[in-house]
Amino acid sequence: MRLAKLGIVIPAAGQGKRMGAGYNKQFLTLMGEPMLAHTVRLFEQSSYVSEIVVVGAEADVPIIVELVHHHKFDKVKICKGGVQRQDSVRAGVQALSSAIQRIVVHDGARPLLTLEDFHRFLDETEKFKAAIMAIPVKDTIKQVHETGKVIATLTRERLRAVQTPQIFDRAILAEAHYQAVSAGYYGTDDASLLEWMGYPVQVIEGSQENIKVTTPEDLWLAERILAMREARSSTRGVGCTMEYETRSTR
Ligand SMILES: Nc1ccn([C@@H]2O[C@H](COP(=O)(O)OP(=O)(O)OP(=O)(O)O)[C@@H](O)[C@H]2O)c(=O)n1
Ligand SMILES: C[C@](O)(CO)[C@H](O)COP(=O)(O)O
Repeated sequence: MRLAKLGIVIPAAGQGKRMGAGYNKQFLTLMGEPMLAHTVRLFEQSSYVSEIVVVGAEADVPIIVELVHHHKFDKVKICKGGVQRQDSVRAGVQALSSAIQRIVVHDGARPLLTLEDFHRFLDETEKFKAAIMAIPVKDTIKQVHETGKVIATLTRERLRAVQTPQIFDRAILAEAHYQAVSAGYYGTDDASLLEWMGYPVQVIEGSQENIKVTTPEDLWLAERILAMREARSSTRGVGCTMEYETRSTR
């Protein structure tokens, strides 16, 4: 039973430099719709979500207003982002109404999270003040010196590739952001700010399909995953087993 009002912060104020589209990758289309629309829709559909803040770059705000209007997303507020992802999330947290005491941060650039995985994440994180989705790494990971020489091979069993969603009690997340900005500390995700303050962060198993769309190959892969899901749902109940389903690992 989930009683806390849940607010979602979607940082979408990046520039998408590694995508090389020449504009914010959030507006690139997947199955005919902007990536950001896929991301927002998931949270609009969840009955556990009361409020969604989409954080956009100042120049993109009118496009986001139009997108929200077009899709009739009625839980969404829009706010202006900052230079780094962390600045954008901080602004998003401040924009949530004071009734929101539990916050999920999810990248606009992770449009493939499913409602099933999101709700499983909520179930599994209920008792934690801070928790993140992550997946085991599949490659051997080496730490490398700037000269290119290997320093060490890390113990793979203990390594995780971190995703969003990340969920926090509001007071802790707000405090971590406040302390970090005061100290000039920057991390690439929100959990790292809590780690920096010494708070425990719980890891919950994520999904291999919950990719972050960062470079052009990711866009191609995201499109394939969505097409496969569509095919899967249209053949459900017809007795058709897709090859991928039998090989899929979470
Ligand atoms: N100042 C920033 C930078 C990033 N983000 C958001 O944080 C998420 C993860 O960032 P990333 O994938 O790195 O996106 P970009 O910063 O847009 O990409 P790049 O680093 O290639 O420019 C994205 O949804 C992005 O829009 C943000 O809200 N504000
Ligand atoms: C938060 C994040 O999605 C975890 O993987 C990621 O760190 C943000 O992406 P960035 O490319 O480091 O900004």
